[in-house]
Amino acid sequence: MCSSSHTKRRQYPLRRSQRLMDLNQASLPLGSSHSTTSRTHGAHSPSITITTTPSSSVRLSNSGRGRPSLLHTATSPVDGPILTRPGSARASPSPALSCNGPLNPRGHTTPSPSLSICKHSRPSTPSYAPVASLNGASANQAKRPYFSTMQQPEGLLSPDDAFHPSHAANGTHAPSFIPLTPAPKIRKSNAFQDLFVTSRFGSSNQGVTGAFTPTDTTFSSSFLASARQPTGFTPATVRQQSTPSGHASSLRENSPALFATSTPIHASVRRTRTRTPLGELSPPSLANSPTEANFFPNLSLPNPVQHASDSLNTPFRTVKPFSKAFMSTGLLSKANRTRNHNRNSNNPPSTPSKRNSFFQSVSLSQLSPLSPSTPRNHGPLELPTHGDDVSLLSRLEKGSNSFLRFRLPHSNSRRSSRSFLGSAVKTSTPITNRNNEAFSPCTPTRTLHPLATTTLPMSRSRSNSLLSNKDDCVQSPSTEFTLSFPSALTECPSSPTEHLRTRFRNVTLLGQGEFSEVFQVEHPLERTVKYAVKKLKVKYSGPKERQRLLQEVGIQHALRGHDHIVELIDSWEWDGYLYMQTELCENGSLDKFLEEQGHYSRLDEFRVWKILIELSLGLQYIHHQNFVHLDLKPANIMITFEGTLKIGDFGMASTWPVTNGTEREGDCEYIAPEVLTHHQYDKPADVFSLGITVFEAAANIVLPDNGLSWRKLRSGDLSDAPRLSSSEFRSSSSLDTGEIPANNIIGQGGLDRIVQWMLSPNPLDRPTVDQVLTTDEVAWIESRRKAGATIYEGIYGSSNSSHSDQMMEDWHVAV
Ligand SMILES: Nc1ncnc2c1ncn2[C@@H]1O[C@H](COP(=O)(O)OP(=O)(O)OP(=O)(O)O)[C@@H](O)[C@H]1O
Ligand SMILES: [Mg+2]
Repeated sequence: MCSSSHTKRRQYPLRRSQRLMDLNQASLPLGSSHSTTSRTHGAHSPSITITTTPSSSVRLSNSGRGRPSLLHTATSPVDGPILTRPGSARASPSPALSCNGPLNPRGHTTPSPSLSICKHSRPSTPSYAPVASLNGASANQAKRPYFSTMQQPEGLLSPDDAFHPSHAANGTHAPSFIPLTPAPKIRKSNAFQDLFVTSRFGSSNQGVTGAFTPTDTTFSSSFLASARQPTGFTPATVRQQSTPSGHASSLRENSPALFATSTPIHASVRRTRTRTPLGELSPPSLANSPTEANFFPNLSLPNPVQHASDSLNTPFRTVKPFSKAFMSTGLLSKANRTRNHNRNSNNPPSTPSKRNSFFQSVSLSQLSPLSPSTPRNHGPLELPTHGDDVSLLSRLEKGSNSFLRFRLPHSNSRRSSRSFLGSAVKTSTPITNRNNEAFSPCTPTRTLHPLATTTLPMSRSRSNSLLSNKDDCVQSPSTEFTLSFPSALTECPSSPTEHLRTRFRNVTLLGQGEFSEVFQVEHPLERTVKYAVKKLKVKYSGPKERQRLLQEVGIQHALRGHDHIVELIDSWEWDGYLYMQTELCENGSLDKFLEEQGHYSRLDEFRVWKILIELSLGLQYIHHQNFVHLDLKPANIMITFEGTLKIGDFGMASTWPVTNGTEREGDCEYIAPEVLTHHQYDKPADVFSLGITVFEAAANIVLPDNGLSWRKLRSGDLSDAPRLSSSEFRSSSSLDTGEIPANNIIGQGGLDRIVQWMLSPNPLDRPTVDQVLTTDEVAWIESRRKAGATIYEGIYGSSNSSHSDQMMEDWHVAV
């Protein structure tokens, strides 16, 4: 079953940028059936409750296979009203953002001018008219297709027209009714107790310190050179480019997945979601392969020139990064950060994103003081070769019950330009204890309690049987000496959480997903070093499930060492629970960031591009290492202290190509159509999920998880959403000189084009991640960025001028 990570049902578009209408109007008209479900979920569930009403053309039934089906009739769907969030801009603005410069001339955010783009709005949809009048542009103007070379289907189809069965017959871009067969999400846990498995990895990433500089970007010069290649966004070029060799060896057929339509939903109810299942539709019409004429049937990207006077819903007007501008990302001033002189402070990092209603402090106040002989976790670390990883994974997939043990990573050259906060890894000096004995730079779990002391020797011996050669084994005398552990750490745990407390200090709940709880923990000996530890909520059910969990561990291990992948540090089992220790991403997950930001205003386009780039880099690495993630979504993307994005949660990931019979199904909102229709688990599915993540971030809407709007998005019809690219700011002085930088791409519509490309219904038509990263727009953004994706750098980013560098230096001084 398609999963959803949110709690309550919502059907109609609630746009963050509109804030004048009562939220309750979401439930106002239109529906014949009424659905309100509630599911408490996650550590950050909001108090917002929304009642939604499906459109009358949709009815729910049960397919008899455990998943109700949604039968779409060919009758007209009715667009719901575009709703607003009551007073969110003024009632509860982000304190950081509110300090970040002037708002728009009205003193608060402006309804998105692009809202009027919804070309199919009916007269009965009351909210469109006033929005259109705000723009001063007629609906027809807004509907003008962006691609002049594209042959639009005769006239612009209304949602009703677009999904009328007659179009399937005549080959126009009509709906393909595709049966959505159930694909139950693999559950990760049940009761079972099995062997104790331990594995350790040295960390190569304990948090990055220091500001980004141009040389810090992960783009190599060769990349930038290649990025100069023509983008080719016209549909004709898209079609040439979009059958990449890197894609879809298993993609055999076009699955246009043309669905019906409704409208997206406001982000203010982002956390109020339900798991209402996807519907089962009529049989597909695979004859509807895209043609030049119907490739983007409902494309209505506006002419950027036409919108040049539109105002972006962002309060930012100046390029100089005020210190509080950085707080707008959820980051705290560096003045609040623990510094070297008080590294032994008990205070947790004062990152604002962690405090929430689920934040439970379980500080171990009874712990004895640290030993003065606390060994530093420094050591020479070695990354296994890719061959080793493949060997390891193949063993995992064969179902070996052997103990899992990885070699320790060594410092990665890609990270050499950065300094690391964590002292747990990455020096050339071997780790030693006070007797100068070397030991593994792993989490110090040795000699903790009777269970640990008996299992560790086993793990070593079994690791020899798992790994193919002697070099694969960790050469660690780690258990041959005794560390000075606080007395509390030697107690035998009685529960999974208690078990964590035997290994770490200050165990606090950080967040939770559907299957896991994630804790923030402190290194027992080095309190400023913090980690995240993910633990399954329940025990795994048996060897098969255990192997599946170990595959997640193995994949994340194989992907260590990349700037945009959450770094796995250690993993182990205890009493049937699997634990995964990763680097801590202090600013939480991207979904929370988008939610908080979205209540206030849309993200500026420059940051959206940075999000696209950083996630593409992470996904590129995943794909190049022959894996697919299959669950990309903002909740699985973490934000570091520096505002950089990292892809995490490889619970759905798989080796590539995915073997037959594999069942994976991520979140409904982000899932590619071919995953549901044809169980095609391939790289284009990740590209789709990435595209829709960027779409969500740029449009500032809550994605639908079902219904007409859901299907419309999967038919390549984004016309309900606002224009993604922002407008140019000719009057405001983002560079203090009032000039727009050369070759500016902001506001030019490139974001709309690339997202549209990534959301192509046919997976073969989507770009590879490599293609995304070699567009001119990406190269331009890369040349002007200096900070992580969530950090505001001005409308046009930072220039390469010394003036810009000076501003960054000023900021450092200021904080
Ligand atoms: N390394 C980390 N640093 C900070 N927060 C984290 C980290 N890992 C996870 N989290 C938090 O915990 C939440 C759940 O993590 P994760 O997605 O890995 O669990 P999950 O159970 O697999 O989720 P789901 O199944 O719903 O996708 C994240 O959304 C995030 O808020
Ligand atoms: Mg998750």
